[in-house]
Amino acid sequence: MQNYVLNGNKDTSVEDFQIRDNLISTLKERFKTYGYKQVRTSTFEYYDLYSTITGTVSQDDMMKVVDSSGKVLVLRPDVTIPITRMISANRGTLPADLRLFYVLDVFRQNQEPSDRKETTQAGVEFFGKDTPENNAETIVLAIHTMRDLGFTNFKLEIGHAGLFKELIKQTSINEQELEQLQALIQSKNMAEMNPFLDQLSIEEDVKSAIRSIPLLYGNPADIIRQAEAIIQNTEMKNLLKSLVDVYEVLKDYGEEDALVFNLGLINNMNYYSGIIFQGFVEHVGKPLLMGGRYDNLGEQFSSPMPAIGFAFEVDDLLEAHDQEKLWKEKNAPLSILLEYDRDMQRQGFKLAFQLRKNGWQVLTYPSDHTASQQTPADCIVHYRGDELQLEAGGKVTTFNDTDELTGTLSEMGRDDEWHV
Ligand SMILES: N[C@@H](Cc1c[nH]c[nH+]1)C(=O)O
Repeated sequence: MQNYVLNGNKDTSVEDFQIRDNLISTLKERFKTYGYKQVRTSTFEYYDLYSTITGTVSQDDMMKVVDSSGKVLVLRPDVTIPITRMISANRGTLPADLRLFYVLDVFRQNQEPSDRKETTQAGVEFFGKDTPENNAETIVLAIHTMRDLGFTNFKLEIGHAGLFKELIKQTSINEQELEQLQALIQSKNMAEMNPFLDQLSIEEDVKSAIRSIPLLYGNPADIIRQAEAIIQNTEMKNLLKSLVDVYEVLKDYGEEDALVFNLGLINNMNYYSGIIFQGFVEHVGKPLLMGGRYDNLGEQFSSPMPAIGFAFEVDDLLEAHDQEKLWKEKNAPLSILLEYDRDMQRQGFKLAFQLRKNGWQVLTYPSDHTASQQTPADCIVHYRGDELQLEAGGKVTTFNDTDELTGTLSEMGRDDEWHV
C-alpha cells in the first residue's frame, strides 16, 4: 500500500513537539529580553520579489505554486528579505532602531531529495546603524541564546562579507568562476583551489591573498595580525578595522572565548554586506545559526535600511542537542486525574476549573469509568460525596476542603523531581 510520505518529510510526535515547543519558548524569551518584538510575514510571496532583487535565494531552490489567476508565487524561501521589504515599505526612513524576531517556516528545495524542504527558523532582525555596539549586541544575543539552550561547547565564527568581495574586485573573474571559488573556500579545499586559481589571470599578490583566505581561521588576535598581510587597499583596511572594533566590544561582554575569526566564512545568502557569523557546536558539521549585516538590501525596496540579524535552524538545533531531557521536563505542568462520583459531577467540574486556573493539566472522569481508559497522570484526586483525597507517590491523603488540596498540589507542582 502507498504510504504517502514525502521524501524528507518530518511529522512531529507529541513528545517531539513538546521538546520543540520548549526550545522555541527558550529562544523567544531570550530574544524578548533584548527588546525584540515578534512579527510574521506571509507564507506566500510573489516570485517576482525574489527574481528581481539581487542577493537572494537561488531560483532553483524556491518552491513555486501558481494561484488561480496564473501568477507564480513562492513559499517563503527566506525571512530576512520579506521583513526588510515590509519595514522598508512601511517606514520609509527609520525614526529609531527597530528590533524584530520571528519563528517561521522556510521552504527551500535542496539539491538532495532527502533533505528537508520545510524548516523552521527562529531569528532576529535589528534595523539599526552599522556600529560596533549594535553588531556586538546582536552577536552576544546569539551566544546568550546558545547558552540558554544548554550548549557549552559552541563557537561563533566571525567573518566579513566585504573583505572577500573587495579582493574579488581586484580580479576580473566571472560569476560562474566566483561561485566555484566560493565553494572551494567554503570547503577549505586547497588541493583543488590552487590549480583553479592558477588557470585564472589574476595578479600574483591578489592570488596569494585569495589563497590564504581559507587559512585565516582561529583566535581573533592572531587572525587580525595575519590578515594584515592580505590587505590590498584602504577599503580592505577599514573593513578589517570594523571587525577589530566589534571584537573589542565583545571583549567587554566577556565573550571572547566563544569567538573564532574565520575570514574564509561565506554565508549562503548574497545580501550580506559586512560582518557575518555562524554558530557551531562540537561534532555537528553544519551551522546551527547564521547571520550578518545586510545594509544594502533595503535599497532594493523603497529606502536604505541598515540592518543586522541571524536565524537559528530549529530542526538542526533539535537534532544537535544531546540533552533533550533539559527541554523535555522544563515547564511541564503538573497533571491531575480528577475522579468524581456521578452525584458530585457539578462540584467535580468546579474543582477542575479551580485547578486549571493554577495552570495544571486536569483530566476529569466519573469514578465508575473503566480504569484502562485512564490517561496516566502525576496524581489522582478522588472527589466523593464525603471525601476529598489525593493519591500520589503511593500515598493517599485526605483533605477537609479544596483549598487545603490546592495548597498541597502547589507544593508538588514546584518540586521538579516529583513523580507518582
Ligand atoms: N536569512 C538568513 C539568516 C539571517 C537572518 N538575518 C540575517 N541573516 C538565512 O536564512 O540564512
